[in-house]
Amino acid sequence: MINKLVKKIEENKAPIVVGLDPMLSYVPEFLQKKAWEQYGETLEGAAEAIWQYNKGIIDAIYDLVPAVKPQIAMYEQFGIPGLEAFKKTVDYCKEKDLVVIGDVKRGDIGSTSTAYATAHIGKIKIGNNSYVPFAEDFMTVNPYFGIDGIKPYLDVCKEEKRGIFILVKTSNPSSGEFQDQLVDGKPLYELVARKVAKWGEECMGDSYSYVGCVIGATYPEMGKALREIMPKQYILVPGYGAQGGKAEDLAPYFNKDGLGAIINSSRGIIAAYKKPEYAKYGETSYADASRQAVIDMREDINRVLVSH
Ligand SMILES: O=C(O)c1cc(=O)[nH]c(=O)n1[C@@H]1O[C@H](COP(=O)(O)O)[C@@H](O)[C@H]1O
Repeated sequence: MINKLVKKIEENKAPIVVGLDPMLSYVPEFLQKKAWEQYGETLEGAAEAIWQYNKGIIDAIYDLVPAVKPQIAMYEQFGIPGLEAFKKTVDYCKEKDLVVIGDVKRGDIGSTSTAYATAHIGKIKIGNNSYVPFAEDFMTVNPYFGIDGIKPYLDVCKEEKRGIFILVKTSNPSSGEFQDQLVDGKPLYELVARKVAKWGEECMGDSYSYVGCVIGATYPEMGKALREIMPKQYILVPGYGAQGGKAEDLAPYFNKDGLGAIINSSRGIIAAYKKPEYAKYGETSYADASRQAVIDMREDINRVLVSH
């Protein structure tokens, strides 16, 4: 799957992933109204509203970007109907040939991690039948449990030719509280990065490992140092746009081949119609605003890549 991701990034000239993080407050009134008419103001109604909202955005952007990243928490908040909307979103994106990164941030003891890996990137056997439960192409993983918590994901990745992105340095303001602590004189995130590079060695695609990492756009100095420690890792970079990350800071996340990083924007794309610069589209053309926001983001990122 890492080979497909790299190929699609090259074809689209867009190292961009659109984060599908739907909040009810982003869903235009006309879609909410339709959903309430059908299901009432219920969890089912909310799930229908976010699904229809996602569908509009996916239809508008699927030909421009290689990948999407649905964040499962945004769906879970609507209970079982929300999870159904998550699954519908994953399936629809795959129909559109998008690479799907399930942002599920799992991590636990080995046996439990095996179940998480099975759920999101693996298969489950039930009697003589085999099922692919959520069927994402990649999932995000928390490394806090160490290798016995990570190994189940590596095993499933190898078997299914799927991938993971392991948290190394997150984008949030307090990420340093633990991640920057010095261990034998080195920050903890660096220690994790060296492990990720090692774990990734046995999981190589053609040019990149299918064990990637997450480094926030909000810590560019660290991004630069970590790039050198993990040359074969694809870096998933959240924090561009809504969290303040700027294109100018992102060049060091890429390798000299112009590859090796994929920049995420969620609110900046899916709720673009609420921003003054895209207000002319209005609520009913919210998906066109998202399309234009992707085009603008692509230009913004490619501008710094050319000068890299
Ligand atoms: O793993 C992630 O994707 C992630 C890691 C991180 O360090 N920071 C971070 O913001 N994210 C996710 O990236 C998305 C960022 O959303 P926006 O700030 O709206 O672009 C959310 O889905 C977050 O859960």
